[in-house]
Amino acid sequence: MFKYKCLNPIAGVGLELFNNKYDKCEDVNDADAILVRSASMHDMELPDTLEAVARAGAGVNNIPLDKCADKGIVVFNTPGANANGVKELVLAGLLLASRDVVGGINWVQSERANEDIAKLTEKEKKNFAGCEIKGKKLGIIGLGAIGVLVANAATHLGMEVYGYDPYISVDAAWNLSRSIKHIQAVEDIYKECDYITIHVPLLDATRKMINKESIAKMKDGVVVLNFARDLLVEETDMVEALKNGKVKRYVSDFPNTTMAGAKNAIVIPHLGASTEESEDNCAMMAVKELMDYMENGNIKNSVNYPACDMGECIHACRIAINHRNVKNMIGQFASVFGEADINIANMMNASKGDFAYSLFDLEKAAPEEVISRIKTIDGVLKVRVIK
Ligand SMILES: NC(=O)c1ccc[n+]([C@@H]2O[C@H](COP(=O)([O-])OP(=O)(O)OC[C@H]3O[C@@H](n4cnc5c(N)ncnc54)[C@H](O)[C@@H]3O)[C@@H](O)[C@H]2O)c1
Ligand SMILES: O=C(O)[C@H](O)COP(=O)(O)O
Repeated sequence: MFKYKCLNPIAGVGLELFNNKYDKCEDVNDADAILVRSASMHDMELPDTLEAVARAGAGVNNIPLDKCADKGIVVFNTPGANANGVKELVLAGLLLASRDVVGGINWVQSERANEDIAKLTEKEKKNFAGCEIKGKKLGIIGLGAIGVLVANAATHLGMEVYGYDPYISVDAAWNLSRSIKHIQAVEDIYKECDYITIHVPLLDATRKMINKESIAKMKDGVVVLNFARDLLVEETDMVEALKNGKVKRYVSDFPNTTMAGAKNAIVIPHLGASTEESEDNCAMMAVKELMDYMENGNIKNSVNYPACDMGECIHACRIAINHRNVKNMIGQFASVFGEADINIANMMNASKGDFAYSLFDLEKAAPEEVISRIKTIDGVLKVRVIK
């Protein structure tokens, strides 16, 4: 029996995929697996019994990835599962930044008791007039699951789209419309574009990438959209740029005390992935990833361990070993099995950065002393008998 703990509400259609081998628990210390959305796990004590964390969503900056990897805890996310939800809200953001719909609606509310509202409207509407996005230049920084969808949709709205992503995946490149201009230096996005939208993960390398210096390189009256993470932007610099008009509008999906009341900021309460469809997609993908890991030891879409998939075990026994990516680990595991007179029927090893993962299918069951010996090998972080 496996126990899972939800740190955030997770869509029922996902949780219903758990079969009768799984039980929900309330205490994280009882959990074999955790499901999470944006709850911060950085200050959490992670129990030694925890095997996996599944982020029902894309961003994993709320999870201590290295600390988890060090404890042999595999962290999954759900790439692309909420991308369409975000894309649609980015399109709304482009329009909200161009037409003062929010100001107009607020004005209508303030005049709702006025009997002359219809007549007054025709006089006052000039205060909320805007511009069209057709023909404008849109720069996209980060062409992953979301960036590609935004790029393609924006071309259909008549925008001239510039895309920048030095690490673009082959899949993303295949999906990108041919009309998107491939930009090699992010400065060209800053220099050329009327609208700039960021779709990169929050990493040390991307933190505060939009700041006084980058804003100074942008066109006067540029619109900046941030549906990725607030910490990608030095927001005190952005507040200043909004005040002096360098940036016309900043659309952000991340309210905080700096930006919530800032002039010319349009701040949305982190609604990018808050659609029925995205929540369902993320929950289902996260649960499937967890079940395949718990039941078969297979890893798909992990952000701190390598992909590794041997399907279902058809042999007597399967052992999963999370370990450091150092030399001679496989040799040591094989010696332990050999000395116990156990033949390896199938095996797979893969690495990601400092961490590695090995699956061994054995022709006979490994006794407890074999498992104990493997656990004592220097560099081994976790050992599980899957079958
Ligand atoms: N507002 C929301 O509700 C919401 C929802 C989903 C994701 N997000 C955020 O959006 C981010 C992107 O999501 P995604 O699903 O498109 O992720 P993704 O991993 O598919 O794409 C990220 C892309 O950024 C690129 N990249 C990395 N560093 C870069 C850099 N320095 N310059 C340019 N490109 C760079 C990568 O190569 C990748 O193609 C997530 O990490 C998350 O923080 C927010
Ligand atoms: O990174 C993500 O997937 C988004 O920011 C969505 O976060 P949420 O699941 O808390 O809505």
